[in-house]
Amino acid sequence: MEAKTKAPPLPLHTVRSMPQTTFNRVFASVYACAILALLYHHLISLLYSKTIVSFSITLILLISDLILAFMWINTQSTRMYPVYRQQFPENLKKVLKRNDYPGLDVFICTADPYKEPPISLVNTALSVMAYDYPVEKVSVYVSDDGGSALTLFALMEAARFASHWLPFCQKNRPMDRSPEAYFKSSNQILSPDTEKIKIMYERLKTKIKRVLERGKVDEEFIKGAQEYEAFNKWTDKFTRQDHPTVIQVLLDTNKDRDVTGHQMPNLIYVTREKSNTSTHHFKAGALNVLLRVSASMTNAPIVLTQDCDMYSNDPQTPLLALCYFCDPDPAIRSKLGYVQFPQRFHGINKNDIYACAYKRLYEIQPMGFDGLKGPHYLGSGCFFSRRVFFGGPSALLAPEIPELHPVHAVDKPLQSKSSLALAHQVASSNYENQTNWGTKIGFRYGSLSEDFLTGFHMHCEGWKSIFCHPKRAAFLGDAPITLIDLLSQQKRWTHGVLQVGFCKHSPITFGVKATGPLMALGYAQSTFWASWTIPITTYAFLPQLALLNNVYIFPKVSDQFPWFLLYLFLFLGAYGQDFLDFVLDGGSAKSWWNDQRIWHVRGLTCYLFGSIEFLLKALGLSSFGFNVTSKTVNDEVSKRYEQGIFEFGVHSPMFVSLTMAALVNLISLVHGVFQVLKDGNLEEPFLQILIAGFAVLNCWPIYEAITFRTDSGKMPIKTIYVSIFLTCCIYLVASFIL
Ligand SMILES: O=c1ccn([C@@H]2O[C@H](COP(=O)(O)OP(=O)(O)O[C@H]3O[C@H](CO)[C@@H](O)[C@H](O)[C@H]3O)[C@@H](O)[C@H]2O)c(=O)[nH]1
Ligand SMILES: [Mn+2]
Repeated sequence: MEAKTKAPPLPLHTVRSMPQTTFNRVFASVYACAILALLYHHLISLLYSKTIVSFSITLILLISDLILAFMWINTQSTRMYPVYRQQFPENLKKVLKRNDYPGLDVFICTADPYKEPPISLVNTALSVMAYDYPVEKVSVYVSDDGGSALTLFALMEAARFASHWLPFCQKNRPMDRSPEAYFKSSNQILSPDTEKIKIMYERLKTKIKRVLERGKVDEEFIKGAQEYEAFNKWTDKFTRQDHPTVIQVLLDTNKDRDVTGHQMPNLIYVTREKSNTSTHHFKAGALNVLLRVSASMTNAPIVLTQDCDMYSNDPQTPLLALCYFCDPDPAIRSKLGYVQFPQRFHGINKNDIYACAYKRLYEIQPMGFDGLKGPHYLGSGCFFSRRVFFGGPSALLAPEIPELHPVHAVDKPLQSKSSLALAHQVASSNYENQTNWGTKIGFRYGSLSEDFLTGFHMHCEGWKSIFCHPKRAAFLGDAPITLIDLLSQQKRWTHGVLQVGFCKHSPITFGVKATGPLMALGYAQSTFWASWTIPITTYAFLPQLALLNNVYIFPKVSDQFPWFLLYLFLFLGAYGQDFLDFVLDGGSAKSWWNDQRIWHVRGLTCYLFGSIEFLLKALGLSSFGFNVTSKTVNDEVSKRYEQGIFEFGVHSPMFVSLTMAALVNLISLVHGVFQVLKDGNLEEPFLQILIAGFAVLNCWPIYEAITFRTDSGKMPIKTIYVSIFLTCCIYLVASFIL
């Protein structure tokens, strides 16, 4: 009889390899052969091409397919070892007494009260303050890059409301600890208490809204001398780009009590000093200031970074992270840099028309990385060990002053004169001059995707990370609900990752040595995603323009039989596997269809324009900042979004390239079909007609937006005219050449 092996005592976590791993590996070998065959086919055609035109066409196809192959190889790296993890926080109490829980400093970033509604920041702050975690160990630091008194006001109100909200959560233990989510959910406990606190929350909302509408905090809203003093710092000279540091302790765990007399977590508002003469490094700069300010006040060993819209959806989340940070095995603990939770979003419409659930980026890819050195840092929902910001696991890089050292114990009260003085000193705009901050210490500078760059450097230094993907989303944030917001966000990302791809420490050079080839390729998949613009643009225009001129560029259905099948296999194989990844991660078939559509859209828009921005910046011709994604909603726009209607509405060069592709494909499809009906030859143009037909299906929302629609989200008339004009131009040029 087989001896039963005893389960190891009390696991805090387990890891399993994903069921599709073997299939992925076998399929990768088969697909690799198919790619080689295609490249061989292109080379042969290139050698035997008779005209300069056919030579050029084959060359363009070869380049496009080489890029697709390069990106395919990169993608495989995260398909070789995908893993799935589970945590058992209930076992935590066996290894850790409640008193020994490590301190937790939560960093929340906000940058503009008009693009990022303060009420959503308030909800994020309240939701983490109400974590199932010893309150006296939690400190919430809010960084306000907008330098706005309105944000401070909202947080002061939040602090007051927290004294009711925290005991309410303590008593009723709801899963939703963001009041907005709680009062929207169907799990509310019906009681006079709930009614009372709901009214309070509504009042808080109206107050914040009124102050926001007025654009300033009127005296009637200010309570007491202390608040008065705080708002007095907003003098006439105080502007967003030029102002002194303001640090305001709104709740102090050692002093403030909630309405039932219990302790509350610390809540601290920080707007760092800004001046027109120094650079601020956007979010990475803000986070580094928080790292230092928090070091001078609490210096907790665990740090959680949050975007202002990403509220906690599960009060147990920090315990899941502790399952790793408090692992009894020192070998695991000493190398663990961070535990990343996926970014997930609320309010996404039924079939996710803009694919802004980012399943691939935020779930599938990190699970693939997780079997290697761990997921990349996603910018929000990430628990760091503070130590990770100061050099590799075996080579501590001490900061310039001992108080910022990751294990320095703070022995002074939060609001002591010396703590506050130090906090102001380290938040000043020239503090980082001649220090390692941003280069070797803290969050790294030099990319608009600071998260990506920072995680990459940590992996290069030898740190590991963990992907924690519980069923119930740990955090929920806002996703863009208009196409232009989505594309602008991705344009910034494209620019940001290219900065990483082409710097001294690029994944494909430095990264291969530092992290090993598979990790490096995984990183390269993101850094070079802009290169997809070349094959996507090629396949969106070249076969179609050729078809319009009755030039056939792909193998015939019958006589070059295997080549035609090869094309079909390559197309269906890539698509099929992509579909499988998506559906296995819980996506529906319709959302997958939308996801592949948006991939094409990105190829024609933000990948292209993001690369152009990157080039302009690299050549010193222009500068680009961090354009914050709007999180406000307009009723009409959100209604259309709910109905699954695409939102164009504004003129943008990105919509021009998109409309041009839509027009060219439609015209060439009509022409191709007409031609087939006329002379019965379907064999030669078949693949080209198929591609155009596929594109037309994908472009359906664009045709609607340029023809039938009358609402304000339709394609602007200017965009349509410019696109028609440019389409005619490229048609004429193509006819002349072909
Ligand atoms: O100068 C700035 C600019 C932005 N932010 C904050 O950065 C966060 C992310 O900005 P958002 O406009 O929401 O960008 P997204 O593209 O949605 O953010 C994703 O991409 C960013 C990198 O481009 C990461 O920092 C984010 O964590 C990640 O969610 C927000 O909390 C902002 O308040 C700042 O603090 N200072
Ligand atoms: Mn965001």
